Amino acid sequence: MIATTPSVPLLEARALSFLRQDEPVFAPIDFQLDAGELALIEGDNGSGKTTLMRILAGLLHVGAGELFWRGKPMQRDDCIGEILFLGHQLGLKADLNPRENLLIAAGLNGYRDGSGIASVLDEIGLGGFEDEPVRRLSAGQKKRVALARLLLLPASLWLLDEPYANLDRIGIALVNRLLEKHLAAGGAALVTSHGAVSFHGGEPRHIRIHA
Ligand SMILES: Nc1ncnc2c1ncn2[C@@H]1O[C@H](COP(=O)(O)OP(=O)(O)OP(=O)(O)O)[C@@H](O)[C@H]1O
Repeated sequence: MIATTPSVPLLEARALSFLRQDEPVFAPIDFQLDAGELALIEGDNGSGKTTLMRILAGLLHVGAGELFWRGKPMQRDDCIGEILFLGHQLGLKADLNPRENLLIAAGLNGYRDGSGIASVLDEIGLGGFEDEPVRRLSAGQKKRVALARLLLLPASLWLLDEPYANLDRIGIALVNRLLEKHLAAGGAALVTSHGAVSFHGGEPRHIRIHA
């Protein structure tokens, strides 16, 4: 699915930091992430995990240090459609139903090979809720609509900020299954979680972040 030279990491950060009013939000960090790899971003409340995710998603500018994508200085244009960010804000239109929300996402990013909205909604456990406005769904159901993008869209790097929040046991197992499938297909993922990550797909890399 994803072509990358094994010796070149998919993503690399060197002395990466972010400044607010000239003050660093977190101490400079170095890490790399290879295709097929999961990394857990660990740090206390307010240490800057979400800030880091937002930098990697291109929503904040790099404050200091460098980022490399497939061995080259990271340019947003080189990774359009390659990076999928699922944050605390789910990015859903409340008055649209799950099908319509996914149609918009696929219109912007395209479809993962072989994926379709009906089958994705079924797989994510939302069969029967396709036509329900999102505002009428429960917190966990809304989260599932957002997670459905992971199955639908063709990104190689997933940035998952607290992906287990609001999910029941079945939902948590579902996230782990999606992650395992993604990594096995050569994708990569960066995950933050305050709960225990019950992922069984091999030992993840750990990235420690300090304010
Ligand atoms: N929009 C903003 N404007 C100013 N400061 C902000 C903004 N967003 C976050 N911060 C500050 O930046 C720091 C890092 O926040 P961030 O959300 O990245 O932490 P976090 O590690 O994800 O925290 P948590 O574990 O609580 O989710 C915090 O001190 C926070 O108050």
